[in-house]
Amino acid sequence: MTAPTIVAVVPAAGIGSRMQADKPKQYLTIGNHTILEHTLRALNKHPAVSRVVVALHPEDTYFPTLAISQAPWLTAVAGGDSRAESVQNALHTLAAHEWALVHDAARPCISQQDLSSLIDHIQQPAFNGGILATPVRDTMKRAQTKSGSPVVSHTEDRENLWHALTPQLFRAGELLTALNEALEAGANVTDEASAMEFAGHTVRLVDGNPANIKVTRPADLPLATFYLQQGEPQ
Ligand SMILES: Nc1ccn([C@@H]2O[C@H](COP(=O)(O)OP(=O)(O)OP(=O)(O)O)[C@@H](O)[C@H]2O)c(=O)n1
Ligand SMILES: C[C@](O)(CO)[C@H](O)COP(=O)(O)O
Repeated sequence: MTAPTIVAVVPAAGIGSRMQADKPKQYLTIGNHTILEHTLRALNKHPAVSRVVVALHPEDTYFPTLAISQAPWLTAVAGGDSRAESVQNALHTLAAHEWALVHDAARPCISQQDLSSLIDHIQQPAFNGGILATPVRDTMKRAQTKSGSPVVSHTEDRENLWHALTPQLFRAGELLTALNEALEAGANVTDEASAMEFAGHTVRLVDGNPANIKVTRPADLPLATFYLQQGEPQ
């Protein structure tokens, strides 16, 4: 049986507005590399990943200045107006049977261990796709606004409540169809699993390392720096 082809798809066309930085957050540096380079290097390092497709903002002037932009294993495509559209654009460069390993550019702390943990599920006959995720640890409050301030509406049941992380792993053809249909229907698609759920697919949750954070707000940068300094989880 031939080994499955796994293509990493990296949505990197965002502007990082919540980061409040002077450049898109994927181009902020940690150590000697940008966040995007950390992410691309980690994905390419894994032996099961055959190549990487990165979706860039059409007006991105940073990427061509990086040496990694010339990597033979890396293809750049134009991103879209949303994360989902960026992923759609990248998926058009994959064959339908190939597995799409979709991972946020803004998650540079992904470990080889976690990549293997998700990818190894492909060997399971019943596996049709899944995501790295981590169970919530805190009491979860639903908010409402009162007199202009957020107050607690009620406490959510946190039993079986997980944070969805990335990578999210699905067959490229099924994922593209699901994204097309979900977006056409006006569904709220904030991750690939949302579209697959909308299409009725079963999405496996694979327990991932909570250190695989998405750099979103300023406080996340020193935390990601710390996690990257720790290296692979022991
Ligand atoms: N049109 C978009 C929007 C986002 N992304 C990517 O999707 C990932 C997760 O999105 P998010 O963390 O929201 O990044 P931004 O959209 O850049 O952040 P913000 O919402 O704060 O502007 C990021 O790697 C981002 O570059 C993308 O490829 N195309
Ligand atoms: C895909 C994701 O990282 C899973 O948690 C998340 O949905 C991305 O959300 P964002 O608002 O586009 O950062």
